[in-house]
Amino acid sequence: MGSSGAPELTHELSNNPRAGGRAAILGIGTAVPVHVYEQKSFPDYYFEITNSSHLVDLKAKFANICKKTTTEKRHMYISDEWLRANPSVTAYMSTSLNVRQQVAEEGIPRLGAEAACNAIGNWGKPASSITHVVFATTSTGCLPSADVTLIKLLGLPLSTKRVMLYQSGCFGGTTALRVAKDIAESNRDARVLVVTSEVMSLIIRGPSESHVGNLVAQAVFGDAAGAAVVGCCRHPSSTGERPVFQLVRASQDVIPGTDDAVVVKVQQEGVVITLHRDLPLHVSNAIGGVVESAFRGVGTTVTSYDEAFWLLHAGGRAVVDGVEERLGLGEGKLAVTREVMRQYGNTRSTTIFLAMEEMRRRSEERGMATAGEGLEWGMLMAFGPGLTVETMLLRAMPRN
Ligand SMILES: CC(=O)CC(=O)SCCNC(=O)CCNC(=O)[C@H](O)C(C)(C)COP(=O)(O)OP(=O)(O)OC[C@H]1O[C@@H](n2cnc3c(N)ncnc32)[C@H](O)[C@@H]1OP(=O)(O)O
Repeated sequence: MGSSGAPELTHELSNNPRAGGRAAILGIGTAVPVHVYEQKSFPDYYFEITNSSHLVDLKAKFANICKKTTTEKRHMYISDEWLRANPSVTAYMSTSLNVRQQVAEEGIPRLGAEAACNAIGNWGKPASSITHVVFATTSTGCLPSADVTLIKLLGLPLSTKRVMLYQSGCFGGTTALRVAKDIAESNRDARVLVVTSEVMSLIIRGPSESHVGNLVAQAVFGDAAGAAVVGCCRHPSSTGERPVFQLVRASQDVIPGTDDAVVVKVQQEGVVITLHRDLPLHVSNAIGGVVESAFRGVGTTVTSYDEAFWLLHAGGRAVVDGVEERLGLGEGKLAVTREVMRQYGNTRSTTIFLAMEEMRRRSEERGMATAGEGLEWGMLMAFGPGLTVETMLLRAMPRN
């Protein structure tokens, strides 16, 4: 109490704590596990390891699906040795949640921490300046949560404020960026570490002739972690930070009538995924309206979608083809997404970080004016169960 008897105002009450300005990505990092599975030889490997080589027609179908993905390799946290040691995992349906969960529990924070270190290194400031963590994964749901393990691995203070997004879906990376934007724009000097991390151990399983939707999942998903440091940076020259992409506007929509397009069930047999044949069609039918409203009323200079850069979730080749066609995008506008799909497959919530990093790398290599292929405005988009479409309108900052 002050001498007048009135309560003294704390710093937080007496000053507007709002950060002012717009949140931006100040550093990006990714990490992939060491085990690499070549897509070309994966059908032989997968049918052998699952004791299913006698299912000749199904194997041929799987080989065709693998080829059509356009993916060349996928990284996985799980090794050949582990798969061979755990037949309950390589069966189509066998009680195996515990053994799968053990790997996820260890792997998710560890891979996430590697990506986080890379993002912090790229940001160029000490880890101790991180004030908040937002962690998304589609791969597990254990407690104490993966973000607690992550802050310990990174040596961050135990008072770091955390948000954990479990089973967040393939759009979880975009959700995490949206949450980070809101935190950064509401808290002066906040520096928010966003992390996504995905590990296949919960979803890999043998083939079944009656469940081709599972077979598609076995052909597309891979593991990787992504991270970004987000903060409002009104005077970058004084802090020495380099904003890459401003996070201008976020949106999230559910496409009506698409509940069964991606179905994910946590069962004693692990996480069972069913992808519906019509998923790419649902996304492409909805995408025009979503993108139009995401650009509307912001005052961008974009008069044609080819004047923007595009960072699309690498969900599957047919999804990317459908979006490209419906939006009438010119050749090469989704080249970065296609490259991510080629090199890593669908790494769920992480694909957008791999895409942002790849686009920044290419833009730098080519001496372009911004990390967005030299352009100012761009659209980050991810999809997932719901079907949910989440977007983030980006403004690429000039490189100096
Ligand atoms: C919403 C999100 O995007 C969120 C996510 O990340 S979840 C994952 C999203 N990704 C997907 O669902 C994959 C999308 N699909 C694709 O990219 C492509 O369909 C694919 C690469 C899998 C196959 O390519 P394609 O050009 O469709 O090949 P195509 O020769 O027509 O089909 C191969 C076979 O697979 C079958 N098939 C393809 N997708 C199927 C599915 N989801 N369920 C059952 N069967 C399927 C086809 O019917 C076809 O069967 P036949 O051999 O008996 O004719």
